[in-house]
This record gives sequence, structure tokens and C-alpha cells, in this order.
Amino acid sequence: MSKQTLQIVKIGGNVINNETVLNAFLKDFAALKGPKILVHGGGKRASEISSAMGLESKMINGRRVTDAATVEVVTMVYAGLLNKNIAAQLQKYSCNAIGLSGVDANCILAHKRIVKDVDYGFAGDVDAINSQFIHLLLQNNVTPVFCAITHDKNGQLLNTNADTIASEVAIGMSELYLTDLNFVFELKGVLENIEDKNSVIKEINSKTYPKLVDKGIISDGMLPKLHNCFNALEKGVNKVKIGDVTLVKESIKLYTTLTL
Ligand SMILES: Nc1ncnc2c1ncn2[C@@H]1O[C@H](COP(=O)(O)OP(=O)(O)O)[C@@H](O)[C@H]1O
Ligand SMILES: CC(=O)N[C@@H](CCC(=O)OP(=O)(O)O)C(=O)O
Repeated sequence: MSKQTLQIVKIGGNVINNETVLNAFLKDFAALKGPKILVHGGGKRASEISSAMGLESKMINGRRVTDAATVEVVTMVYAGLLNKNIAAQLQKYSCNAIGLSGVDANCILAHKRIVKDVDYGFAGDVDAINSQFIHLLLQNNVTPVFCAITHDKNGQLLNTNADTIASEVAIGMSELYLTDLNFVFELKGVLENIEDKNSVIKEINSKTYPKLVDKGIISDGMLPKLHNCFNALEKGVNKVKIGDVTLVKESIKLYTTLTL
């Protein structure tokens, strides 16, 4: 039997911080037919709230250094405020959303990120997705909304990059579905020239990708995003796209497609 298509959409911090844009996007997302999953970040809001609490935010290579105080703040912001607000807006648009962290029903198991020379604290890298439980929700017309909080099965909460959550969920669900992964952010796609908002590169493949990195065209947060895109394609995800909030509309023509 052929697999059903599953849409996985990730929204980032700049979209989440603009209430009007976020609501318009959530209305379109709610109208998407078929099984779907929303993954949200919210790094920008977490940095603002940390700052208001007198905590400094430190990012290294696109990932937040998450000390004991920061893991408390990000859990409150991602798994509480943002996750529940997004689920409430989707309910308003008649999408039966369930706001979840990776802890709930052991949906996303992770381990503390260990890399040479950098102590990221309670930042997590993903080990496993509970695809059977997520499948159960989807089959009952429930739409999971995941935030960036995971756990290590030893009682420790971990903060995981939301792009990584989206690609790992897409990889994990690929055993059951044909998965389409969509990264939604504030620009129309990956740009040839960051000053020209319409200079969207329509297709990036695994050969052109390193050249764009060498030329400095791809930098900052786009580096881990593209790494996650290619990792997803290599591990069986069907389609990967990057674009703005109109990406979930069928009529949209301008975005970046990633291919192997
Ligand atoms: N070539 C590029 N095209 C588009 N954005 C780029 C490019 N190179 C670097 N960027 C930066 O990457 C950012 C997106 O990454 P990030 O801030 O992590 O997004 P999000 O929080 O939505 O995941 C953009 O806001 C932009 O500043
Ligand atoms: C470990 C790590 O970096 N976690 C991220 C999780 C949120 C996120 O990825 O948010 P955006 O998608 O809005 O950037 C962070 O705390 O910023």
C-alpha cells in the first residue's frame, strides 16, 4: 500500500514574534488537508524574556548555551507560553491541536549534546522519535504541535534546536508516511544576496550547497538549517522546502527546494 503524505512545518522565532503574521500563518496551517505536524522554535522570545530576568543569552554556532537557569526559562517559554498559545490559536481555527514537548509520551528522546571544546550545558541532540504514538494522534485527526524541549529518560529536560526537532520528527515519521518537510521563516527562501529579498535560490543540491557555504552566501542560522535539510533528505524524507509564511499555500511559487 502506498504511504500517505504527512506535512511537517517548522516556524521560527521571527514569525512567532509577529502576532499578526503568526495568526495569518496558523489560519493557513489549520486549513491544510491531511495529516500534519507543526514544530515551533521561539529563540527570539526566549532571549527577550531571559534578558528581562537578567540572564544573558549566549549562542554558539546557532545553538543556545543552556545552563541550569536557562533550561528553566526555555521550558517555561517554549513548552508553556508559546506552545499553549499556538495550540489555542489552532483550536480557534478548528484544527484539533495538541501542544506537546518531547517529554510527553516519550515523543522525542535526546541526550546531552557533547562536542569538543564547547560546553552547551543542557542542550540536547535527538536519539529517537515515538513514531507509533505520533501516528496514533494523526490517525485520530489530532495535530501535534511540538516545542523544542526534549528529555533524556533520566529526568533531565534538554533544549534542542527546533530545526533539528523538525528534521528528526520528519525522519522518524518517514517509516510510516511520505514526509514533506517545510521550514518557514521571515524571508522568501535562501537568498543569493541577503540585501535583495527577492534573490531566492530556487534549488540547492548537495553539490551546490558546499559552494554556497564557501562563498559566504550561506551563514549564521542558515548553516544549521541547511545541514538539517540535507540530513533529512539523506535519511528518507521525501521533499524539503524553505520559504516564508506563504509556503503552506498551494498557490505559492517562490521558495527554495533542497535536493540530493
Ligand atoms: N543566504 C541566506 N538566505 C537567507 N537567510 C540567510 C542566508 N544566510 C544567512 N541567513 C540568515 O539566516 C537566518 C535564518 O536562520 P534562523 O535565524 O536560525 O531562523 P529561524 O529562527 O527561523 O530558524 C535569516 O534570518 C538570515 O539572517
Ligand atoms: C539548543 C538550542 O539552540 N535551542 C533553541 C530552541 C529554539 C529554537 O530553535 O528557536 P528558533 O527556531 O526560533 O531559532 C534555542 O533555545 O534557541
